[in-house]
Amino acid sequence: MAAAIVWFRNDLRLDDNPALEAALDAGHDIIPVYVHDPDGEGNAAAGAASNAWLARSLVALDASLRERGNWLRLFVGHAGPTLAGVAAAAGATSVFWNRRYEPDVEARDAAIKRALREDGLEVESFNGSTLFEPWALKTAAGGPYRVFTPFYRSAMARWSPSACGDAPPRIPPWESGPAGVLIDQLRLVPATGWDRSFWAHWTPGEAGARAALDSFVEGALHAYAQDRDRPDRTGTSRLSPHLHFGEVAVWRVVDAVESERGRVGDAHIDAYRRQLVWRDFATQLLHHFPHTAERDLDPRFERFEWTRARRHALERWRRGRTGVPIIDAGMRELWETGWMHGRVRMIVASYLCKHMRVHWRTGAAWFRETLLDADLANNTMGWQWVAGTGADAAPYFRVFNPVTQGVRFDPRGDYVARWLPELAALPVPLRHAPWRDPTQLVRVAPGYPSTPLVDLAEGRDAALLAYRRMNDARGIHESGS
Ligand SMILES: Cc1cc2nc3c(=O)[nH]c(=O)nc-3n(C[C@H](O)[C@H](O)[C@H](O)COP(=O)(O)OP(=O)(O)OC[C@H]3O[C@@H](n4cnc5c(N)ncnc54)[C@H](O)[C@@H]3O)c2cc1C
Repeated sequence: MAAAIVWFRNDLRLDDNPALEAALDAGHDIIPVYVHDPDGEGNAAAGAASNAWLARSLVALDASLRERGNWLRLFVGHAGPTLAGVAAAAGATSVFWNRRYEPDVEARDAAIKRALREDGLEVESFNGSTLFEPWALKTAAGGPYRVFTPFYRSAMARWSPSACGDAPPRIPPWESGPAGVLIDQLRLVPATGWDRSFWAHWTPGEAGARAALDSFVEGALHAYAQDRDRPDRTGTSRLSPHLHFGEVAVWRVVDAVESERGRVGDAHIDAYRRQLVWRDFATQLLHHFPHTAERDLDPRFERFEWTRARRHALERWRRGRTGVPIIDAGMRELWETGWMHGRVRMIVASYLCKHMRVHWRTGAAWFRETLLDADLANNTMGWQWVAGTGADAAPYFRVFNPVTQGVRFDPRGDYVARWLPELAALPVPLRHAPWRDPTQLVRVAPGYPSTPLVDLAEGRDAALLAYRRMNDARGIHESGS
């Protein structure tokens, strides 16, 4: 009997796990390993909130393995030498893993694969996380897509998600080799206890992911197309952290959703499938345009006059004290739960990049630190989309008005009242613009800012002026060269 290391990464599940399946199919005993290697993951390393999720997900994975007669070995250090060391000490002949596509991780993994093969090990990697790997869909010219709609069409033309496969009841263990360290030694949990309030809202791990999927399919899926933009309702799947950590395979999500097509109707199923394809699009973009994690995809914006974020102002945005209720509600939802509704992500990002004219990188960094689902590809695409600097982006001159957005997507102000209870006593028409009646605002919520951090009309005008100057500068530059 031979042993294989199955290196778990962002695929923290036993069902539908191609690397695990391949190792079992080859008849190996299994050494499940997780290596905490933030340095090796570069700009894709998890932020504080995601690390807190990761700790719980690893514990859940270990428990599932133990139910099947095995256990998870944890290590801290550089992944390559760690895996080589474990393989040598345990006498393993193979190492299997599922691929990640963040550029820094891809580079590290390619080097690890080469080195382990040079050591004489069999090394295989698989697709465990996307419907289409970043190189699977190409434009007619053979290049990557920069625009979503043709990418989506191409995905639909080749739509054939993988079949699902449950893990076997027993995963044969391999006893020898290092036992690894205890979960606390990974130091993943914030020392301040900031994450404590998250867990009333989330259950990390494969069972939690399954429960979230079941509840979505039974509930919100039935109105997804109309409710997905409504932060005042549970209108979306809330699967994003589970998908980011691979606690459920995306093709199992597709399977569960598609199986309801007859009952739920095409509009909802198709709208949901489209969002899952956006996820693949983001992965594809980052893979082919790796610089976009730091720099604008649209190079014109290298000349844009972003303002230097003042600490005080930035802190008011981060902590939900801008005086614009929909923004503050979103930022407080994020701080309390580690998640923010997608529509509200767009509104808070727009306010930062346009009204405050702060570079999207600053906002993306805060999201990376505070989102449980922080994902380099989705986060980068989301911020660049809103900022107007990215692929297929909302043009910069389209500036979201947070009051109009609030009234449209949170018509009774319930979302605002939930996250800003101090404003709940205001009548509905004032909940999205409390500064319109300062007397009432002071009486009801004396501690809430009496005016917006940046006046909406002035901020918009200044943003548009900066945009025009960027374009004019380009004109001068181009005619002068
Ligand atoms: C500024 C900004 C930053 C963002 N940062 C992240 C991030 O770090 N991690 C993240 O997972 N998503 C991010 N998103 C995308 C989106 O907001 C979330 O995926 C979504 O809100 C998660 O909620 P859900 O699971 O209920 O979504 P649902 O509506 O139920 O969608 C199902 C799944 O599809 C995927 N998806 C949905 N919308 C998008 C999208 N626009 N782009 C890519 N994938 C999508 C997600 O995996 C999601 O779980 C960001 C969006 C913006 C505007």
